[in-house]
Amino acid sequence: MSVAHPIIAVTGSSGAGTSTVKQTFADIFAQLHLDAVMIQGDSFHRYDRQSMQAAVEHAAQAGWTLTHFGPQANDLVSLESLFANYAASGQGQYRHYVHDAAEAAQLGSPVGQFTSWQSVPPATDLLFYEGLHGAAVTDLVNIAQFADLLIGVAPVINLEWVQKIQRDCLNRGYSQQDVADIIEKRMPDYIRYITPQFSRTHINFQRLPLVDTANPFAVPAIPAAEESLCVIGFQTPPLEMGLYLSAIPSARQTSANSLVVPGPLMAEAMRVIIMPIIEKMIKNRREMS
Ligand SMILES: Nc1ncnc2c1ncn2[C@@H]1O[C@H](COP(=O)(O)OP(=O)(O)OP(=O)(O)O)[C@@H](O)[C@H]1O
Ligand SMILES: O=C(CO)[C@H](O)[C@H](O)COP(=O)(O)O
Repeated sequence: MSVAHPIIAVTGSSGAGTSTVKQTFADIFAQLHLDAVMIQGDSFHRYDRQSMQAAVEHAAQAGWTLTHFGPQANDLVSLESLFANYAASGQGQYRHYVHDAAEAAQLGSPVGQFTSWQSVPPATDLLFYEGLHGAAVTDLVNIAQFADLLIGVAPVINLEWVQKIQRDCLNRGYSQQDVADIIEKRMPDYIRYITPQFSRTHINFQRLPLVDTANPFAVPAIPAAEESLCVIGFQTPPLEMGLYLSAIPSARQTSANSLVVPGPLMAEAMRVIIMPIIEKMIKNRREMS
């Protein structure tokens, strides 16, 4: 944690919606005139797409399963170094991973490969991370300890799978069977490395569908915002609960530390809850400099 160089990490599984949530944060940063360095978690994969395929086959021959959810397929030491260096000095190294043709055109590297490493620009106000391991703790690393605000994005699992299936098939060129195989292979690492993070996050946003997703492999489209609710869970009951209930239309408290909002208001609820936290972060930062 760092008053001088704060870090916000949004963590979630593949398809959960962390890239989508990034836009809500970008809007908040723009409204507050903050210069944030945006870090994409997938850029800390250890292998590009082709090398990953070879590494997966190699692991299978040796009798174990390598997946993007586990530490063996990610350079979590470099991710921890980025967080540690940024917290200490506002500096660090980052890059991007190119998932599809649109990103290839934008970033200038081929699909399935990384861009070159680059330095965090000087004098940013904060670091924003979105990806798989923002609150990860393993035998070798403790990434969670460096984040000042940890947000979990964790739709109920059927919805998460629907989102992954639709996105991977429509945007990333995979077949439905490819995606089903990946989901199945990743399950042990999902339980071991992804879900424990949601007990370290300060606030979790859990979208749940109001339409039938019982067989996620047969759902033709991602349920719309209007067809969902969002449960917002706080690590500890927030003093501001009353304020949230009055500021977010139709918000309803469901326990001491959770409330539920209509799906279309998920981004608005994030803004209401998170903007004051960021404002306080920045005020503290400015007061110390
Ligand atoms: N709140 C939401 N309402 C409707 N659709 C959503 C919502 N959040 C995400 N989606 C959709 O789900 C799909 C996956 O979302 P997104 O790309 O943000 O996931 P991700 O967590 O960044 O995945 P990955 O880490 O694999 O890149 C996208 O098609 C996105 O449009
Ligand atoms: O887990 C993922 C995202 O969090 C992706 O599956 C991983 O990044 C590999 O991407 P691609 O299939 O586009 O090479």
